[in-house]
Amino acid sequence: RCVIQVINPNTSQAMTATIGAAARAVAAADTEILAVCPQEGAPSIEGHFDEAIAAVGVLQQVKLGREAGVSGHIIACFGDPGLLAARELARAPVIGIAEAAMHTATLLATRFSIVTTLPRTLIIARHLLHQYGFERHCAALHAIDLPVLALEDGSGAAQQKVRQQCLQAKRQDGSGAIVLGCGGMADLARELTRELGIPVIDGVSAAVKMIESLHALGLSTSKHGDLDFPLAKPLSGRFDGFNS
Ligand SMILES: NC(=O)NC1=NC(=O)NC1=O
Repeated sequence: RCVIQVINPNTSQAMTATIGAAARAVAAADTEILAVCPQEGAPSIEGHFDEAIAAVGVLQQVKLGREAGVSGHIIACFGDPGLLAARELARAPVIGIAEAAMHTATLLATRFSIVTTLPRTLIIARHLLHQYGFERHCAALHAIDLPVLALEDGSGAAQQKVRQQCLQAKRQDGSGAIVLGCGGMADLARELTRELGIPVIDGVSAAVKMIESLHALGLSTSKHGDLDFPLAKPLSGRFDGFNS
């Protein structure tokens, strides 16, 4: 039995529902999806400051998931906030949706484009391309220039801009695949893949299948070396006991 904790690092219930539905749409019959978000933090994550706040909430949820004995954790924000810290805290695998989508794209095309939300978050995607070693594989990055929560306003305007940006990327970038750069876009990938005739990849669903694979292979986060559990030390205030 595989139980996957899918963490929306922002506190938007609507986006948590979108993300949970996208995960459940691809989960295997004996996989249970637990879609969660932090009790406190940022309603959307749109820059380095928001990511720093969100990382604490991600770690709180990872700790709860570990105590519940989940099979894996997914960080469902395109900045993969707190990823390595979460791997120190976790026993089970931890996968961010940006790394899941990027890895998947490299299996399907020699070059991929990224379509994300605000221009100021493009640098975060660039940092991840460098960190994961995919800079050479990414032909271009685009932003729809709408805030993250525009994807949950019910108007469909953000979804239409994502579609237009993907069409333009397919025509202009010379990419064979497109990575959707926001957890809130998770429900768009299948329809866009069909309409554009190229792989349009959502990191939430990609990460679900990766966690299932690692679970089936009996593999989990290495605790040998720099992803071992955090060093034991007394933490003060709200962080008392947080590292154990
Ligand atoms: N690039 C992004 O849109 N990052 C994100 N901010 C959120 O709140 N969720 C995301 O996926």
